[in-house]
Amino acid sequence: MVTACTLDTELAQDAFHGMKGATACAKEYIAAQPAGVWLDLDGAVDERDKGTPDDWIPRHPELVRLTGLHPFNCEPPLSLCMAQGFICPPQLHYVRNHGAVPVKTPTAEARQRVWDEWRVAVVGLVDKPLNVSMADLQRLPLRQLPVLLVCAGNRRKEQNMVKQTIGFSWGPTAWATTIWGGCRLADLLRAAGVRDDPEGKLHVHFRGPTGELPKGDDGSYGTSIPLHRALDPANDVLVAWEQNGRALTPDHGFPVRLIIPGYIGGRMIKWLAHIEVAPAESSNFYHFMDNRVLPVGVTPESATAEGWWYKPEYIINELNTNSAMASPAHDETLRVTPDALAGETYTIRGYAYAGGGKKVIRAEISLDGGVTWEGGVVSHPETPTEYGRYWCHALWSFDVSVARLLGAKEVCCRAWDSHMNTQPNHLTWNVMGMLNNPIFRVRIHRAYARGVVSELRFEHPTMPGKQPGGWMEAENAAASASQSPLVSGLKRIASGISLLNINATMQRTPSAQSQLSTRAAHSPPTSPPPASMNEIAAGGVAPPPPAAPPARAGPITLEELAKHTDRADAWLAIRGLVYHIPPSYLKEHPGGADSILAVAGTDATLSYEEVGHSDNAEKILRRFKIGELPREPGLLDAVPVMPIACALVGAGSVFALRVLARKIAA
Ligand code: HEM
Repeated sequence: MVTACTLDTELAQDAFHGMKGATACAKEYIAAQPAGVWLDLDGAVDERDKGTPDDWIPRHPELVRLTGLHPFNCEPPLSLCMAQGFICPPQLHYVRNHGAVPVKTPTAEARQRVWDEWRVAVVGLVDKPLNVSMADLQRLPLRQLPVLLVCAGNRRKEQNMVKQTIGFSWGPTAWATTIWGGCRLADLLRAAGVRDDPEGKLHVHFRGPTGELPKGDDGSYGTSIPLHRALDPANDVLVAWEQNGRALTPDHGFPVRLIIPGYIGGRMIKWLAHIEVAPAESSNFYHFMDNRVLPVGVTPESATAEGWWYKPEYIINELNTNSAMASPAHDETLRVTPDALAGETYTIRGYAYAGGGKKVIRAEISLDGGVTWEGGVVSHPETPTEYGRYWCHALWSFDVSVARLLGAKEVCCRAWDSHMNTQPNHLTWNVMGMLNNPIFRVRIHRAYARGVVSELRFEHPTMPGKQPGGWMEAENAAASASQSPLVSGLKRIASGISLLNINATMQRTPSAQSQLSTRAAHSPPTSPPPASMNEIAAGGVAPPPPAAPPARAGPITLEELAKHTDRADAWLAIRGLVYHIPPSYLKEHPGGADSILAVAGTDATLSYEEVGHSDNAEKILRRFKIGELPREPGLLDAVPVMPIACALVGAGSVFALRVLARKIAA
């Protein structure tokens, strides 16, 4: 069974207050943990995971699933996450998996075997290459730290409401702070005799198991960071085997993973198998083709064709400053009584974070759409590290009189970090929908009784995944009819201004030359990417050459569709049309072959739409069309046309004969 999450907010807070140094805090917190809040690794498997490659992993039923049946990507509802207190139980921590969990440990024996046999290679520009066991790692000094992990796609659903990106719809809870324990990567590299890097040019590469994923040379998920970042003790880069004082769970990288505090989650390699010190940055497929913020106007096709993935300035590593509101929750209501006008207050609450160890120094509220702002109270349950770094999220609150809420259309929040970065008033769309951090706007609706306001209802911008609701969805519908100023404006910016348009406009204006220097920063590279990068590009987001399957004459029945479930002959139906997905594309599919095979032979409309596939996916799909499902019988089909026609003709004939007989008789 998955045990209930009973973490005590006060306990989480108390354990962190008045302690010296985050490591001491973490140890204290772990020691004070009540029993029974951990994921039971031998518990029941959720029905939704049955038949997928992950059907051995117990998962919390309340996690919101974002990518259909498989692979597993999820976040908890924001209110549930906040209710846990500062430290999240691992079973409610968001999960980002690109494929099946590659290290299968369905039983205690399997877990023990993997633990005993797991090795991490430490190779490359080191004097003593190592192949370390978990026991070897545990001989290095243990460091336990509370660290916030955030998926770079946090709040992406808002971007997808403006225009579908190539990413699925994260809501505002793709983050969690837990306590990670392991050794410093620097200690491990020193044990391997890492060479000096006086010019700061070396990199450390990391990857998980090979053959795990559909893309890239070896099917591994990998990345790299500069060596100096890894060696600086202030950065606290960890090789971690503990989360909240226990072994990692399968979804979070059992037996060992990388933790890079202050970075986006996508660089923190799970199921860590290989570390290599090298003269250049990683060429792993996922290092280049993921985790970028490309300029507005770059499409999935142009990103690959024009080499945008390889321009170093668009890589994302450190988190940007962000915040969102948890109270009022989406659809929360507030009864308005006469006391409201006599000074009743409501406490608005939320979270905020900044990247790279920076401190969140302000959280602000606006009741006039982001024109004027007022400061709230920020609390930091963590104490900074001995190097003054803040690795966790902050909590904030703001007491507002209900009377003021009565007069407002929306309430917005934003945070500031210690480098004076804050959040923009409006969203800027990017093709991967990453690092979305505009001010978080909650709309306020009024209900009236006898002509006066009786209730306020709060509406968040979006709900995660395919969950309906949120004012952006409503505005999105209105934007199609060009009635919504905000979303339709953002849509125009996201869709209308391509880089080509910008170039063309500039060439027509007198000041074009002076503006060209600005454009240069956004222009694609003039020389083609290096050969190895072209190879990466060949497996990229761009579709493979079309494999036109033979079209079928006549409708394809559900019975016939159900026969085609094999990898070699996988069919599925989406919105009434039937597609044959060739093995070559199954291999290429960014969500992995298993996600398609799990629904092969069925009407896969829901699974396909749940992921929120982009226009590019639609284009690829069209190439594979082989026919249609039988048309649902319509109204006309349901009416028995022939009998009615016969009856009408018959009745008409009888009437005509009677008229004729009457005429003859007269
Ligand atoms: C019906 C079941 C399907 C499921 C459950 C599914 C699942 C997924 C998932 C989870 C991703 C995100 C990968 C990641 O970022 O980790 C993805 C991306 C993608 N999928 Fe699928 N997929 C399905 C069918 C298809 C089909 C039939 C096609 C085209 C023939 C397709 C084309 C794509 C493309 C192009 C992407 C990249 C992102 C985008 O452009 O939308 N998928 N899919």
